[in-house]
Amino acid sequence: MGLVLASHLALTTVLVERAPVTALGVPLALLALTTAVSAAVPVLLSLQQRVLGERVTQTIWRRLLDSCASADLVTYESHAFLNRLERVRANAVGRPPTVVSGLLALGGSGIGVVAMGGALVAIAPLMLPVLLLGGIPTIVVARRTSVLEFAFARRVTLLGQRRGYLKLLLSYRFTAAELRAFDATTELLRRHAEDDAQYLSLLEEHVRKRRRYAFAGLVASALTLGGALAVVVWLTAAGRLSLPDAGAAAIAARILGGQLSQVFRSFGSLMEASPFLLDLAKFHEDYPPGRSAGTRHDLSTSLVVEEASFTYPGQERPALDGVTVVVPRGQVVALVGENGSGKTTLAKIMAGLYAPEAGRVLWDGSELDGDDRRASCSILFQDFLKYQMSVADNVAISDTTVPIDRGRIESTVERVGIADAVNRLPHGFDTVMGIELEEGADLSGGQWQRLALARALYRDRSLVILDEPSAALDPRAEHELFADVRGVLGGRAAVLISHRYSSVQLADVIYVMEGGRVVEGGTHEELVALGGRYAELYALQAQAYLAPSSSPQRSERNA
Ligand SMILES: Nc1ncnc2c1ncn2[C@@H]1O[C@H](COP(=O)(O)OP(=O)(O)OP(=O)(O)O)[C@@H](O)[C@H]1O
Repeated sequence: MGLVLASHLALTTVLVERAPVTALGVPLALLALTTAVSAAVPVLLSLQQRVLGERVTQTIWRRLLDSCASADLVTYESHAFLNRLERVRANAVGRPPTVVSGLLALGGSGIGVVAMGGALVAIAPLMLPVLLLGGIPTIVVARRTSVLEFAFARRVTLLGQRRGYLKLLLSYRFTAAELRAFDATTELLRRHAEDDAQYLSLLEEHVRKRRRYAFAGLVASALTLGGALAVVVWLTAAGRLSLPDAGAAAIAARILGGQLSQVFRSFGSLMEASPFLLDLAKFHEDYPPGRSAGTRHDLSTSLVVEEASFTYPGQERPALDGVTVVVPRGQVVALVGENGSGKTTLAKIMAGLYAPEAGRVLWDGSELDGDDRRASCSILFQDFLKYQMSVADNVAISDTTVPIDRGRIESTVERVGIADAVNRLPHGFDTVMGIELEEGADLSGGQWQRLALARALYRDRSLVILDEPSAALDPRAEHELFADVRGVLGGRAAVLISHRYSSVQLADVIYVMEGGRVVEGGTHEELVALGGRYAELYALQAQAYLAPSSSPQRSERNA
């Protein structure tokens, strides 16, 4: 507004009052001041916008991660959820900062429009409705574009997921060895390039459609500005507008046109973001943040899984089908069976990570919900995590409900037999594992597994589930672990999943699983005497150790 009034004043001074050039001092100073202010405001706004955008991004991510952390494990087994999560992560998370900048721009241009509109109304009121009408096509275009954008995002979600996965495979430290050993990088790079090309072609098609809409919007804006200027010319020619008024009106129309199109563009970007924001809101609604920590219970008599069945989302065959097992207090119960027979699934049900679709899980005779079972158990996973944190944190992360107990961390690490290896590390228990986050160190596969065992034991619960705890251990380490497994367990009940029958035989009870069912149960001696599945698998493994030279392959090779 200041710019227009200053221009008007300058033109009136020179053209109407015919004043000397020196009289232009005040209008020119006013002009310079208003130009400087109008140039400075966007710069300051955009700087402020960065901080505000970061705040909004952080809040959105915090909420999203909160929702993710609160989702059940079984939710993570569903493709539909992972697809939605990817769409939200790839699109919606970036939108709120855009909305903030859109709102700021809308606010700034809105104020400008009101001020400039006021000036224009004072000079040539007819031009205002012409300029406002010109915004309608921009809004229509924005509405269409928002639908188009959302459809595009849906279409490329899966492709985005695959591209992300390939990027991770090709750039992750833990994939580097195998990919190089198999020279698989060439093939993966080819697949990545293929996906990139497909994405690019979809993007080009999408952009072509958007370009058509954008062009229509631009033509509408240009016509509007042209119309407004025509009004100025017409009013001037008809003598209803003086020359200074016409000059100021032309400047006002030009600036107002720009500001109006900024208002409509901001409005359009808000409209474009709206389906993504609704998608994000729906995601939070379906997966609300905040999970119950559950109440910890000690095991006084037994954990009983009774007739439990479970099918993974999207699968037809049940992974568990009417399974019943009993884990008495303080005892070691082993689960054996061929690959895919359902051992890990059963362990996850016991630990409260999955809920059985049929059957019950009884803790000391009462049904405990998943949250409480989770709070009451500890577990060592077959595919345990290697945290890029200090050794001490790698152990203590399993029980964050109590203050970190350095003495207990050290004694647990000692109990699983890797205290010497840890003490040899550059900073002992404070050495950071991994080299990505800082110049840390690393452990061997077996040492990592024992550290993960220490983590499971540090979480001091009366039931611990050990899924393949010795798969990576050397024979001596495995022997030491199982020779004193009850000492290591310190009186806890344990569910031991293992394919090593030599280790399993010390269990108080052994359950044999097959195709999601328990087919045999008893002590080692009872099961061997039964002469069933266990006896067969045990004999197969024992035979391989006791009489290697009699194995058919060896005999053939020796022949
Ligand atoms: N996340 C999953 N989604 C779909 N199916 C799964 C999933 N995890 C396991 N399964 C299926 O459930 C069945 C039981 O798997 P589970 O991991 O419990 O077997 P397991 O006895 O522990 O096998 P292993 O000895 O190889 O560790 C298998 O048929 C497997 O294909």
